[in-house]
Amino acid sequence: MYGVTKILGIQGGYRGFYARNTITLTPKIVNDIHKRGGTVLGSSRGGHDTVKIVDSIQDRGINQVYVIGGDGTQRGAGVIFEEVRRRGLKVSVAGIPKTIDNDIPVIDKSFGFDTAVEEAQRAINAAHVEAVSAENGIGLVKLMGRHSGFIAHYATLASRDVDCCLIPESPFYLEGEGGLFRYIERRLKDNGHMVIVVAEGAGQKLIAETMQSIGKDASGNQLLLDVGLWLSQKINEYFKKNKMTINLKYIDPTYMIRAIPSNASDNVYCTLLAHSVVHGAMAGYTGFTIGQVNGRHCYIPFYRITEKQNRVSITDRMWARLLSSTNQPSFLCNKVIEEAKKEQERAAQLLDGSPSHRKVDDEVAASNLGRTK
Ligand SMILES: Nc1ncnc2c1ncn2[C@@H]1O[C@H](COP(=O)(O)OP(=O)(O)O)[C@@H](O)[C@H]1O
Ligand SMILES: O=P(O)(O)OC[C@H]1O[C@](O)(COP(=O)(O)O)[C@@H](O)[C@@H]1O
Repeated sequence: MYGVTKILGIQGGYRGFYARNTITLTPKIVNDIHKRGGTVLGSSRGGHDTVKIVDSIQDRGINQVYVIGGDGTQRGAGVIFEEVRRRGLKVSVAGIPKTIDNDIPVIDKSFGFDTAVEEAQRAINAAHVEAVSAENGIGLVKLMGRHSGFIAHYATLASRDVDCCLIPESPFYLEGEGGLFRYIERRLKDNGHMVIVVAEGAGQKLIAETMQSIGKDASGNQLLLDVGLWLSQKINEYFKKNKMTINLKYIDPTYMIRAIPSNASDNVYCTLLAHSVVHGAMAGYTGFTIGQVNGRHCYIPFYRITEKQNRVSITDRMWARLLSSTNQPSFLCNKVIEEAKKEQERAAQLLDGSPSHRKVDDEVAASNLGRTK
């Protein structure tokens, strides 16, 4: 369509610009990549040497750079764009959001998220089978998402077999009235079994009370303490101390979910993103991330994408729907709800520069919060 004669694939993430070989991408090479999990180019963390990257872009005569990845990758693309602009180079820099976490703001969802939610059903179903097959069975599933709880949230809503969903955005506590242990006791007495889904970023403050931080990854992201193992141990200890028999099965499908090929919905979404981002670069746009916003494909300036992360809003209808579907306690006091609402209003004003038009559905959220206390 555009008569492009050469497309380079940069291998091994950002450091691939200067430290690894590149491969020439041809229709034959990319023909079936949508049927394979992972990445044909390989990825890496860290290694973002902006000067070396832009030197490489300049030396190779590259005039369009398409950067595929999560929120960190988009931040890295933004830095490259600034350096290209500083040097006055005629190079278009465009980002394509790809992460199972759905933690990229502004866009409706990220490519990979639908696939992760769909694959998580298999783990939750397995947890449910194990839970119903034993006396006071508890199936515990840990899902990815880093500091956002969207995968756990939507996988719980999709499954309808989950009795408790714990996410980073909604703090919880274990002991005492309204705590997790009392809720587990009640569910086991009423139902004989239960399924708990925990996002990997949940409970980090609680765990840090008894466990040392394990530092950061090569990209500077805080490494998460293993909430799945910690929660399994805490639950077993509590019920042993209270002389109540339980059979807890812990399932950690995190990498199985991330490694599978994208599903049909994500394949179509990815194709549309690719078409839109190329049309944008060919039309002369630069410094943007392509994304679907309210169903329409938009060119979003990097600074909008990188100014914050997309997080689950616990005063939104979708979270209220989850609470009414699981019947779990909200683990929240009114002060936290009010703070969350204020944060949501501030975020809405930031996005559209005016007072928030979106009225938080207090009645639904509050009634569910109140009802489950
Ligand atoms: N603020 C930043 N400036 C430059 N490079 C960044 C920045 N944030 C992340 N990166 C780079 O982007 C790449 C991917 O970031 P990372 O957080 O590991 O993954 P993800 O894109 O999935 O969030 C890494 O090579 C990292 O060094
Ligand atoms: O952005 P992607 O590639 O979809 O993967 C995101 C997931 O990868 C992780 O960052 C873990 O990655 P690593 O274990 O490979 O460092 C999770 O915290 C996060 O949910």
